[in-house]
Amino acid sequence: MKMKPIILASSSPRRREILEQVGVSFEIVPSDKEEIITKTKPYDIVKDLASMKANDVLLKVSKPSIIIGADTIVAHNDRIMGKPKDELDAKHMIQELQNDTHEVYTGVSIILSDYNDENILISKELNFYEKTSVSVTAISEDEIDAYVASKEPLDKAGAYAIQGRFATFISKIEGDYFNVVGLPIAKIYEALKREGITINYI
Ligand SMILES: Cc1cn([C@H]2C[C@H](O)[C@@H](COP(=O)(O)OP(=O)(O)OP(=O)(O)O)O2)c(=O)[nH]c1=O
Repeated sequence: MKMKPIILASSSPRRREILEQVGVSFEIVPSDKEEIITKTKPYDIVKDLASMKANDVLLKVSKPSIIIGADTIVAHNDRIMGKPKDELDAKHMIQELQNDTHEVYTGVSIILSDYNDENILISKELNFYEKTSVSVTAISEDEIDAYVASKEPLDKAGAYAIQGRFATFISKIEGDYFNVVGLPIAKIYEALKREGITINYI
């Protein structure tokens, strides 16, 4: 049976790199829908936003596909952190996260779409989340200022990149590392395998 194309509904370079790293062949169709948060629990927020992105892209593609949408947020105590608004916001986020442990949640929606004999769209959506605990070392004001000045924090949830310079401040993680970066690829692979889909490699 011809493998349906995998479509990554994301403009995140990190998500693209993770799929490339495991040798998956895929297309990118980003969602440009505004991220409207209607839930309060972090795992509900990321599941909702991932579903919103994947369903937005479902309307953009007209062929049977496997569409993957994702959303990542950082939660510390009861504070939810998305991407920082600006450098000052990034500084405040890192000040809060340093010398403590927080959680990173990534929601994923996988939409398996097809068309029946009357060319009617039929789809099945798998929607789940993954959580990783991340412990951060104590970071001085000067170190925070230098990190923010690197610009790395600005397009990342929680204003940091575990795969980047911020690795110097990560003392421990519990759970999936790739989930922190933005795509829990092992859980995605398992979900597809349960649907009888083995990711076709490049
Ligand atoms: C915590 C963390 C987040 N991130 C990134 C992953 C995501 O790109 C970003 C979370 O923002 P998202 O809003 O989930 O994703 P995005 O806006 O970058 O892309 P799209 O909505 O098109 O899918 O933060 C890292 O790169 N490293 C990290 O350690």
